[in-house]
Amino acid sequence: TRTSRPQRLLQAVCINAVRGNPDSVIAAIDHFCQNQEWAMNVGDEKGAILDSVVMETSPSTVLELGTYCGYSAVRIMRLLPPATRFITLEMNPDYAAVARQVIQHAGLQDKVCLVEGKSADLIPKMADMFGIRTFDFVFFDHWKDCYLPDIRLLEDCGLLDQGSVVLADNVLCPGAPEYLDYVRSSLRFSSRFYRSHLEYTRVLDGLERSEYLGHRDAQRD
Ligand SMILES: Nc1ncnc2c1ncn2CCOCCNC(=O)c1cc(-c2ccc(F)cc2)cc(O)c1O
Ligand SMILES: [Mg+2]
Repeated sequence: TRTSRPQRLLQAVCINAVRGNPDSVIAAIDHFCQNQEWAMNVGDEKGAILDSVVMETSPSTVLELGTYCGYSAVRIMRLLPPATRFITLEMNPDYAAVARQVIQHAGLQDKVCLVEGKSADLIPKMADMFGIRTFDFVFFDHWKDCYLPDIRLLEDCGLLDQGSVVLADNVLCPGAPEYLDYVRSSLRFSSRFYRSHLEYTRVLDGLERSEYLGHRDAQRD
């Protein structure tokens, strides 16, 4: 087929969403995925949980790993004030190109910093590249076997502070078992699971919310 699925998703946004209206962009993508073609956006059911965790955290610095078509970037940024720093990493240039246009259609291009590259390469450069000390909120939605190495990398780079929240998508489907074991057994995180379903399906999935408790020793002091 001539066009890719992300390009067909973007076309649906351009046709059905009102420029400058983030909620209409979200609705257009959900409609496309429910009625035309499934795509791996966090979706409306898990998206509502994402919204609630973002609002209760009210972060001033946000990092997203795995932009895809920009759906969760639009969901997150529509809830936050313009001064919020939002950085999203996408390693697939075709996804990134579509995401930029989806974010622009929502009118959020001035609030989002989309960086192309691999999380493992970019996380250590965050402080220098963006002058960001720590992230208040991190959304994991990239390769599921990168979740564990990347949360360790965030800790090691000192990018998490006491109270920082890491929300991970797909912890049941496709699944991130080693990640779940780590955050649920670590004394440095307080974790809870939000039961939901894989986007646009009845398949069981969910989000894991892990709050960083600070740079404490592994043993309980
Ligand atoms: N900066 C970075 N560094 C490293 N890697 C990076 C990166 N940026 C992107 N990538 C590459 C990974 O990008 C996409 C990751 N997302 C998924 O794979 C995903 C898959 C499903 C799914 C698929 C099929 C089923 F049958 C059932 C479920 C559902 C979801 O909700 C998903 O999120
Ligand atoms: Mg996902």
